[in-house]
Amino acid sequence: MKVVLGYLKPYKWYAIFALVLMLAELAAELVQPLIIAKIIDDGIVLKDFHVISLWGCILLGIAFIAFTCGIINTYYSSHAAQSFAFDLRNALFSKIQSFSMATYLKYPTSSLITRLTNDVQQVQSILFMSLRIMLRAPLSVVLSLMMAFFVNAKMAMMLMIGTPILALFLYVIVKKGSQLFSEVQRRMDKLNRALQESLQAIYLVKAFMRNAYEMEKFHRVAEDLKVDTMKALRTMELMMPVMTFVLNVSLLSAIWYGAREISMNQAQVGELVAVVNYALRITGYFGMFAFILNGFSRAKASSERMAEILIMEEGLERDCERNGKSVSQDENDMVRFNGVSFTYPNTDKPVLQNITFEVKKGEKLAIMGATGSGKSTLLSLIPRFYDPTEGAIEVRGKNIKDWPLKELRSIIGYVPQKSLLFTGSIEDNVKWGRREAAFDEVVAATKMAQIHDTISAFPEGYGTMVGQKGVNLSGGQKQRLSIARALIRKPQILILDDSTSALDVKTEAALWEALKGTEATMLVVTQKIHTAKGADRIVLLDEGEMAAIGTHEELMKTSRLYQQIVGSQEEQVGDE
Ligand SMILES: Nc1ncnc2c1ncn2[C@@H]1O[C@H](COP(=O)(O)OP(=O)(O)OP(=O)(O)O)[C@@H](O)[C@H]1O
Repeated sequence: MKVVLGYLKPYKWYAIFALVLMLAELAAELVQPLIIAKIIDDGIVLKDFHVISLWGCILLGIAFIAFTCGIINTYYSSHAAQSFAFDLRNALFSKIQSFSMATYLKYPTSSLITRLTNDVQQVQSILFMSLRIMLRAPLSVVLSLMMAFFVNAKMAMMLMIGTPILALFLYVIVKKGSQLFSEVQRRMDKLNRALQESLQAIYLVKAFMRNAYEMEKFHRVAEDLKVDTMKALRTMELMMPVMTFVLNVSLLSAIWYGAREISMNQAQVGELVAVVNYALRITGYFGMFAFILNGFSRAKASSERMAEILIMEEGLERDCERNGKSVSQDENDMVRFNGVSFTYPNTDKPVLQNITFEVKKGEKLAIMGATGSGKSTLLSLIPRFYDPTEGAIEVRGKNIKDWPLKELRSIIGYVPQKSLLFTGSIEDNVKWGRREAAFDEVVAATKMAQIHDTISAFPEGYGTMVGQKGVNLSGGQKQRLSIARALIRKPQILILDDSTSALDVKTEAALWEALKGTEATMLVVTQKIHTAKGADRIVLLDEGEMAAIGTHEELMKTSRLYQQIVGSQEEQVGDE
């Protein structure tokens, strides 16, 4: 909780002011029974109307003060709690952005979303409650007890008989509650994951008529969440009856004792009324206390989940920026792999083994191989999504580990295998590659990516909204838009991970022709022989190893695997 509460620091004065107001409100409330006792003993019993009206007016004034303090307190408490949650959410988001891919893979997306939304919400609401009522409850209990002692110490003693049992009971229950609520938050992660997957795959669900299956899956996770939440709440709700019982026994003891004292003329009726009044307040506040402890257990569990993210080492992303040295310009070897092997974190089987090749400046290198042979993995090592387990990669003659990460990534245009668009206009999506690009540059990039004519044909042209709930572009259109997004960066190294798979032959040919106009060095994963033929050289991967490298003609002579691939694709063309 300490890590998370650190984010309250900038708002500490708001919080302190809210607490002071709360204390004033509390003090005003606590003197009220004293005044009522005075009205009874000196006014009603002695039939002094002047005392009744004077103290009645004072009582009214104090009630007004309590009311005003309460309202101002709400204003400051909500300001502190909302600003705290705003900063916390931003800090979590920024931390997640700084994760290396290896760290990112450890956490399911749904769990990160729950932490940023529901977990923040839990802590924020308990903070608001703390500033508004939480501290008020224990303070009220203590102060009410003190006031009761002040009125009549012996009667007040009787109120305290159950205190040790209650304290022990509350300690145990909060500890248990926090564990149970951690489980509830994990269930919430699972519910979010099920929801996210099902909604993302809505076409599949409909096509396969799996609605009932998905419903059942969702029902199961929702049921687990319900059961665990009930378990946690039931444990916490045990608090109320136990507390009420202990407090009622204490109250009865005080009344019994007070009545005896009055009958022996050792106490006044007003004193008993005041003590009972304080005792009733204590009971009420204990009820509130139970409610707050419930929220506290929940917030504790959520804080721990958030702290886990906040204290995470930033790893790769931060390290390179720190170690980054200036880069020597060796213009000829744009990219070089030197004996590179790679194993994904949390797995033991190497995905790439001893890969060595270089790509000259301006060269277009095709990478081919069966599915799962490691093509995407090889490309992902160049922008340092991961670091090789063995060997080194150089860009422009310098180990990429010695490049400042930002500088390295700024010269790379990366088009992933799966095209992703963001919610916004087509123009926004292309400019996502370089925010400061002018509209002319957007058009130049889309022309080169062979998508300008398609965009112009849309009624709203570049202003057409795409993304989650916008126009749904075709697979090939999305791929070309993703390519335009990479091209607008004017990259020195262009990485295309099977990014033209959905294009027809004519459009693809036009794209390659246009790309000749860039000076970019290209690494292109492809499954198509006619794309590979257009490359200067081809790297052929086979189960993570480099099976061959050379031009199409060379591989046709030297590589049996390449001949087989060519043969199988020619057969397909023949069949068609
Ligand atoms: N994040 C990951 N964690 C563990 N293993 C992974 C991960 N991503 C990929 N792999 C494994 O690495 C191997 C190579 O995957 P990769 O995606 O690089 O192949 P590919 O040649 O690009 O395949 P495709 O042509 O189907 O896209 C596969 O066996 C895959 O299961």
